Amino acid sequence: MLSSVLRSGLRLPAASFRGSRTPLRLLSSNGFDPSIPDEWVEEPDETEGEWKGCTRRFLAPIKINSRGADILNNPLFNKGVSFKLGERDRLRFRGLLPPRRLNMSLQVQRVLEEIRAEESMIRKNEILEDVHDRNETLYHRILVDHIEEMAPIIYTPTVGQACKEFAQRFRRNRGMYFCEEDRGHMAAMVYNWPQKDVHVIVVTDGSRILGLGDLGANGMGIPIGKLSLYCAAGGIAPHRVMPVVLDVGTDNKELLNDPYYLGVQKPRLQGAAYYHLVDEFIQAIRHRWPNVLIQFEDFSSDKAQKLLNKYRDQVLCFNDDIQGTGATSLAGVLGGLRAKGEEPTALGEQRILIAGAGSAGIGVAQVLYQAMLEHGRTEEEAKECFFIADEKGLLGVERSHQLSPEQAVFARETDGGLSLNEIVNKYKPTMLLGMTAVGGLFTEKLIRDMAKNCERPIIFPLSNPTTKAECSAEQAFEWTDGKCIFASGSPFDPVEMNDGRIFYPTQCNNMFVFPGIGLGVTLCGAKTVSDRMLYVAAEALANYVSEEELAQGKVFPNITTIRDVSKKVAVAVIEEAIRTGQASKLKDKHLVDLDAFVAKKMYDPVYVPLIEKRTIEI
Ligand SMILES: NC(=O)C1=CN([C@@H]2O[C@H](COP(=O)(O)OP(=O)(O)OC[C@H]3O[C@@H](n4cnc5c(N)ncnc54)[C@H](O)[C@@H]3O)[C@@H](O)[C@H]2O)C=CC1
Ligand SMILES: CC(=O)C(=O)O
Ligand SMILES: [Mg+2]
Repeated sequence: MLSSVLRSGLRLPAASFRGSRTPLRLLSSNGFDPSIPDEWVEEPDETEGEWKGCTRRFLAPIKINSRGADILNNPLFNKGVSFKLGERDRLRFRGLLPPRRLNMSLQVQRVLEEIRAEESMIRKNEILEDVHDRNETLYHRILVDHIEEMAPIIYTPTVGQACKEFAQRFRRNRGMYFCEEDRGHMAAMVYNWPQKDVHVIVVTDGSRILGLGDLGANGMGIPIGKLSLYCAAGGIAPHRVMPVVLDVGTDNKELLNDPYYLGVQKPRLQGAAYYHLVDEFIQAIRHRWPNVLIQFEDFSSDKAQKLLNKYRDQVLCFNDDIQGTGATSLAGVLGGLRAKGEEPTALGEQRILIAGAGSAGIGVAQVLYQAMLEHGRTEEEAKECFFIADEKGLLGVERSHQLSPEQAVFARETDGGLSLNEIVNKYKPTMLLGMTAVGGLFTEKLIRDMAKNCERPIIFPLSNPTTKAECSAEQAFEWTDGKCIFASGSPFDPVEMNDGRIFYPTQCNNMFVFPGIGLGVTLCGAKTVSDRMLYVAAEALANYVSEEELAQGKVFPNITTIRDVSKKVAVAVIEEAIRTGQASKLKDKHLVDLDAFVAKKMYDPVYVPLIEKRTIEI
């Protein structure tokens, strides 16, 4: 139509073209001008043309089943005041929004201003989660473009407080809950979930939320936070993720007596009843979504390893605290060796003191141990490198009957029961890794002694949230006179020493691997997550760190690069799946340029035109 008008030589007013600043006047017969100035509704749209130097590709419309106000109430489709007038008409909610349209960058700006005006981290979290509940595209755009600022708000440390106050702050549903009452119904219940194509589930039973212990159903904050990172950092689309709490009760007395607590107020299920419930959940999930990835998160150690052992070869799953933390820590340790000018093979010559023998501590030990075997060490040589201690001291063989099989592997023949200080003084470890959830456990004496015995000790207090970190960045740098190689589970600011030197702590957190692992296995159609996949994920992460970063003591990349890191991790995982014949979904054309394939598949939060399905079908 437009082209035929142009061909006929008629000249349209400039205002009929998008972006023009001249209002198109439509005078009615009584002289009333019914039009509104063009610029009120036609803010230039940054989703077309350029966004931060990248040309947007053609955006195919999404056909949706709903119309009218339902769309405004659906956070997956809602664009708030960014809906264009034509779209408001087309989808039948014209008049339900204020007339002025803001483009996405103005919406982002407005939320940023609101967040930055707030002092309290939990209020910032609330503001962002309100956006999450209203408009997922905007929420994820903010995360993608401002991840360094936003990660501590939606993830550790603030997510810890968000979980503790989950019931008090509860606004609206997000995720699914399964409890004992649901036994026998789960296969039907999973069909209540409104999205038909779920790719990733993060599930917790709330028994060990970060280092905060049993938070019961309040633990839902963790799957929500992890899945936000899956979308923003791992490029999984938000309609493809599902947070889950298996509400098996709680042994937390405060919650059992809290009138506002929203979970089951009974002691935790134990024994067969517990495992049957988990099993029914897994079967129900896989009945509806046979290829879904299940990430076990924050299960107490007594259950975590057993569940992993039971399902790891049957189901596409992994345990983030055991395996994700293991892979991430391996990357950090390899980075630390590189920073010291040592080869990766030097891993097998280290003396590694791990404080904490739970899921994370043993998971890290297992992955480091496997890496040593990869580098040619024998099992005996590799085991000799480890000194693992819990609150009763160094794990020794005399306690084998009390230890899990996974812990028993690392029990020492001699010196069982030595304290951390005694181990440091006797064995002079080169690394001290903390996964105890005991804030401040690494004392000044312990760290000074580490530095006395080792020129550049690797010190990783990995417990979360910040209050549970075994030491702070400032303490570690000060007590080692800036010599240590430091990374922590929760973020710390750079440290300026009295002499003006500045040290940059980096974050050793499984967020650097789980989004990429999830992206990789779901894209290629893997049936299980293998140990080798975790190993190559660790390598990809370690290789991402540049020589310049290492020279500054940074053993992990800056979080601003996390999307690219996830892409590299995903590519490495897919290559491993191809090598072992697990990449069932990939076609030859995808193999030509795996990097480009993965990049193209990653969710990019932009507003996509919406059209009503029924309109098309008529
Ligand atoms: N940075 C990261 O990516 C990750 C960090 N973590 C953090 O690691 C911590 C531990 O997690 P899990 O292993 O799952 O918990 P867990 O409760 O299973 O393990 C804690 C371990 O610390 C030991 N412990 C307690 N007090 C101690 C003391 N005074 N001295 C030495 N050992 C002591 C316990 O006996 C237990 O073995 C949590 O704070 C968690 O947030 C966990 C996963 C990932
Ligand atoms: C980071 C994490 O998974 C944890 O602290 O449990
Ligand atoms: Mg965790």
